[in-house]
Amino acid sequence: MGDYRMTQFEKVSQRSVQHSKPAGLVLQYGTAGFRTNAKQLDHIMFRMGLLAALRSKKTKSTIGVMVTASHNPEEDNGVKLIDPMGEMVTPAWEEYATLLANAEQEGLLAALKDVIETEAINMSQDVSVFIGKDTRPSSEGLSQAVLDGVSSLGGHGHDYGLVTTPQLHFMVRCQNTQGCYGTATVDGYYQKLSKAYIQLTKHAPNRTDDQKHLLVDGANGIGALKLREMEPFLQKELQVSLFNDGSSGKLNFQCGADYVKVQQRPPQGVQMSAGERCCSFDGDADRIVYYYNDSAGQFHLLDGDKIATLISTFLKELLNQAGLDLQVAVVQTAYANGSSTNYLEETMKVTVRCVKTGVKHLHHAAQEFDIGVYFEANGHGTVLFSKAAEEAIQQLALDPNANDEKKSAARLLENTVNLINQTVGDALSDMLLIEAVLAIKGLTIQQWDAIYTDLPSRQLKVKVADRRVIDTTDAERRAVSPAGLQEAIDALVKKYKMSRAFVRPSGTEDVVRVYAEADTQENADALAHEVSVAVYRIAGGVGEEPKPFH
Ligand SMILES: CC(=O)N[C@H]1[C@@H](OP(=O)(O)O)O[C@H](CO)[C@@H](O)[C@@H]1O
Ligand SMILES: [Mg+2]
Repeated sequence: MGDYRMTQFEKVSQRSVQHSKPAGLVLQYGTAGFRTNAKQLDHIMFRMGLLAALRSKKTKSTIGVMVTASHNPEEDNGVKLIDPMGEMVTPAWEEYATLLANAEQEGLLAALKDVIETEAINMSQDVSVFIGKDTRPSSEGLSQAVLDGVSSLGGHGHDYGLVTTPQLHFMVRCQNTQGCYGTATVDGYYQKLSKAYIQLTKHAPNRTDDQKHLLVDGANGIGALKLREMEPFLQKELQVSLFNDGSSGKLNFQCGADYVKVQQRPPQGVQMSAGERCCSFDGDADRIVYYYNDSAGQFHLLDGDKIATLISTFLKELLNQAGLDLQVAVVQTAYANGSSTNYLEETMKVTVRCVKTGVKHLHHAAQEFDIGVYFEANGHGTVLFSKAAEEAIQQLALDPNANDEKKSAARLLENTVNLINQTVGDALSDMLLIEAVLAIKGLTIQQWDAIYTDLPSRQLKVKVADRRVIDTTDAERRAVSPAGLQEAIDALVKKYKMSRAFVRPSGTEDVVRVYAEADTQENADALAHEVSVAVYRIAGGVGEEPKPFH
């Protein structure tokens, strides 16, 4: 039978053989999609191509598929699915993703038909899928497998090639909103963001070249390539020295936002002088952290919490000036530094919400407010404006009766909205926003850092036989199983001042994460270590018992 006459299912059957699943391999759609060693992922990619095609038929919209393992090592890879408005795929479909991924070869068609039936999908509906990939060597072949999956269901896949994760999210939203959000191209993205950035920096006309200068660690990944591409659009309003641009170093190796945040030290390969403003992206450029060394050589990290504080303060001030009565809230996770929560609630009088780890939870909670600022401590975050908030801002900017101060504040807010990628956390967009805010407020990185002082903290990992034995509640701040673990943590926390600790199974790695805060770094380190030992003993640790942290 000629290829053109084959039914969709026959095609799937035939092509799936070329992307066969190793028998017995089981993977979960985790905190941010599937993620593991790239060698195990070909069948997953093909099947996610199939699922994206079904999601596109179901929603009658363009769906995105991003091939990346973000901050994980170069040998790993992964896949993230993007829904029509550019946000992460809805939880019900994460379950379908896990079902399809784990169906043995002979059960794949049945699993596919199950989804089609449950969701009552019209199979004659057209399919449009946008595909992007990061710079990992394995991403090329894996994105071809996604395209194969899409086309087996008669779909059209548009391959954007090398893009950052947030660029793909942005383009999916542009496509599904008929251009209202911007043009669905990488150039359209640069144009929209750079225009807003340049408008905003006009409010800081006396900035010196020194103040416009920023050191950027590109994690040897896609963010470095895309920053280079974007630079000409910024018309020297930002002057970047780019390090770890991928020309020689290895992706995420001793560099990048995750390394800097978890190790609490500067990346390798960046030449920082005292006081210079620096930032790091992660491997797919959806996270950013800032930092500097002071004149005594001491390292200072400005993480997602400091970023959320800077941005929410800026927005509140503008809303005040504009006389707009819109509620600003900040959404955090249990990893947020206790000082940040305290400062936001007590000093800033901002509503703070704590949710489970994973951007989808933060995004969802942020949608409940007029303006929802959400950031994970690791630097993944953005700001969401409700439709009503955007309209109120636009109306005021155009109002002939509004006074100059109000109008000017409304225009600043308008450009801020345009600079922000509301689909997902975005290192490039966040960087430009932070640079603009610092410029407008005339703040140095030291002054920004001094807004509040972080409590010393430590994050550790513990290997256990089965991390699913740990169940948590209260936005992951308390463990309900295994028995005795929470009591042990409570007793350890009591030994220290200003202390807090919690444990949770990671959704992206086969480990249990331990987090502790206390009055001094030594105490935070000691508490984190003692909690790690409790996890090891009570939750079935494997290998050697954790050693004290140095
Ligand atoms: C403590 C921490 O940073 N956890 C990260 C990490 O999730 P885990 O479930 O902790 O492995 O990766 C997620 C995806 O990038 C990110 O959303 C999350 O914040
Ligand atoms: Mg990432």
